[in-house]
Amino acid sequence: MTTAPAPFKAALVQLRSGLMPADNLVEATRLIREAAAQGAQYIQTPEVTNVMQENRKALFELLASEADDASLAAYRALAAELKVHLHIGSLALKASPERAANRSFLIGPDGDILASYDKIHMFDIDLENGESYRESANYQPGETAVLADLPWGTLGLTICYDLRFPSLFRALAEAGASFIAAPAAFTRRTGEAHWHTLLRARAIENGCYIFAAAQGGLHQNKRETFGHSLIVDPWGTIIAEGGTDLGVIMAEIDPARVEAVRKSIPSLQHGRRFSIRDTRRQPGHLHAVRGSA
Ligand SMILES: O=C(O)CNC(=O)[C@H](CS)NC(=O)CCC(=O)C(=O)O
Repeated sequence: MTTAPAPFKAALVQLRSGLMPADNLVEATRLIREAAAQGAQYIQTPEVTNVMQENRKALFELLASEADDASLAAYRALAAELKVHLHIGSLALKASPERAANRSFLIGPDGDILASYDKIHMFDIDLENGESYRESANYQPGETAVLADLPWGTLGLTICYDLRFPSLFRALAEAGASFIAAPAAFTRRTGEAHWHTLLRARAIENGCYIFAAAQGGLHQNKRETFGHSLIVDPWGTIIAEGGTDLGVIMAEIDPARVEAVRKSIPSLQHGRRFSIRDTRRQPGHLHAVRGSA
């Protein structure tokens, strides 16, 4: 029987990112300091902590590359000053003249970048109410899932729409993640319908903690996000939850809970036991997937 590391305090910072990176840095820094003052050792911010712009032109005019980004440099200095693990849920960065990256950073207590992750699944969707998003028009997707060491166990990295892809979370859990980060800027509509359920399901089916810092409220670019930053424990219980406003939520995280829940319900061990026998007359017929007209 292995002994799990000691418990630690995790905090999620809820934001409402505006048009200008300098303003967003001020707000996020204030709340990160507040979280550290309350004893948080791991602090996470939401997707696009640095900027939410109105259109592609405005966005690309102010994007910097990872090497030149003032927000990233400031967050590295802040992590070192506060001696915390600071996880910036993502920054929009220039990856090429034509493309941005939606990239998250785990920064260690000495200010080093311990891991970074480019969002894999692009939010290219059309809601039934007419809302439409084409993330891939501006961003280039990542192709690599990422795990990182925390002093308390392994953290898996995801971002926002990745939450809808259980196989990514499964792969991270199977590779050793005890905690999975899902910083987000969920839309208000999809958040109301799906956010809590998806996060709780990912925690339950993988027996892991989920940390999901959220954007919330009506942004300067007129987008409305759902808020409700959540920490879910490996049993699926919500142990901290934000509202719609900016703020900090915190919970004590016990790595021993991960072991205990996985021992009690070893579904991670019980998986991958089947092949598919396809008895349909026309195997793979598209109507089976799309529903017939
Ligand atoms: O583009 C920006 O400014 C910031 N990025 C986002 O807001 C991203 C891509 S548009 N949002 C999501 O992935 C929402 C997913 C979601 O809401 C769902 O899966 O239901």
